[in-house]
Amino acid sequence: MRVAILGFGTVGQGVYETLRSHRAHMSNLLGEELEVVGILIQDGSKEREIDASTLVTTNYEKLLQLQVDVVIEAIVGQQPAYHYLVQAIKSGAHVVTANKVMFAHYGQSLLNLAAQHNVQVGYEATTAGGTPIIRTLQHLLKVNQVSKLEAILNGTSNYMLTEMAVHHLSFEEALQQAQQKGYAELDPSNDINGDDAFYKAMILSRLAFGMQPNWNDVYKEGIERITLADIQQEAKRGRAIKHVATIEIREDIPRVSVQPVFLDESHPLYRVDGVNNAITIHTDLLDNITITGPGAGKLPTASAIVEDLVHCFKQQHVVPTMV
Ligand SMILES: NC(=O)C1=CN([C@@H]2O[C@H](COP(=O)(O)OP(=O)(O)OC[C@H]3O[C@@H](n4cnc5c(N)ncnc54)[C@H](OP(=O)(O)O)[C@@H]3O)[C@@H](O)[C@H]2O)C=CC1
Ligand SMILES: N[C@@H](CC=O)C(=O)O
Repeated sequence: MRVAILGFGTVGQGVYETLRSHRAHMSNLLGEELEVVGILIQDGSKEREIDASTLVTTNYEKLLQLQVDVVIEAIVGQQPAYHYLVQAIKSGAHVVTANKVMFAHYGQSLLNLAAQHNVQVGYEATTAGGTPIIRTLQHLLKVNQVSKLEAILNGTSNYMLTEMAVHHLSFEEALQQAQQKGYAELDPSNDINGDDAFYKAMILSRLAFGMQPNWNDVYKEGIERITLADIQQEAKRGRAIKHVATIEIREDIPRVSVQPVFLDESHPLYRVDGVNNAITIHTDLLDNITITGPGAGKLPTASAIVEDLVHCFKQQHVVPTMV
């Protein structure tokens, strides 16, 4: 299998390292060697630890000429990411993306295009980092009726709120740590103003309910105005401040809000701390189920991407069996 990686930041490096450290296991799993044939970067002057046999380029056309089977996209923003993935799909490659901004805008059109070209789209890493929420929902939606999702979707915000509550860090100190650990984006505005969780909520809304709400109807607030004093005051009342996205369907329309809320200890999201994300899924048959795990970071995000990569391959090479 010939793989290209777009972006070599926190996520791209995590994927590259994982494919190397799991090389033997991956070839057993796939039944063939997996090779990272090319990596797309923006700044050609940076020093990078990449094997000499891999083409490192700023030229996407050159990358696609390498007869790539899977394109893994880990760059930032809507464009050129969407354009690159359209080209990849048209060339017959599967695509796997971590880019929630791009996927919230263009996910459905990529899925439609991929269906026309008989290739797969993996997007587990767009939402909740390494926590397998997309695959879990896809599984549950086969029979269950999902009525509501409540979710902590931004690892940076949750990490910061936890560090402020537990170690009494200031907002700025907590943000600096989240950046050093590779949780926050290079420009962390979307993490703290609620946009990042908003985009993830839009992806979940489309998956759970087949559509997104009108984006202007979504109430969105980040954690910028939360102070250490607010957190300490709520703790005295037995409550935690969490940044929560609520996505539910009412009168056939998805209703979404993304905002800091006060939770008491009876709530399933109360104890979700640090960089963890969590999603409580309310369904008709299950009542509710909560799935939690790392919501950001190099290896957890790489985990979601590499699992998607294997899934794409297996979907395409499934041999029908007679029963
Ligand atoms: N960090 C995390 O925990 C998670 C991040 N994500 C998403 O994954 C994506 C990557 O995130 P992350 O690795 O943290 O980001 P970084 O800022 O660490 O890295 C971004 C990489 O993309 C490259 N890049 C950016 N724009 C272009 C472009 N136009 N053409 C080619 N290369 C480009 C940069 O190149 P160069 O090195 O040359 O500057 C860099 O290597 C984002 O969409 C993010 O939202 C999703 C889940 C978790
Ligand atoms: N910056 C994001 C990274 C994962 O999507 C976050 O903190 O959740």
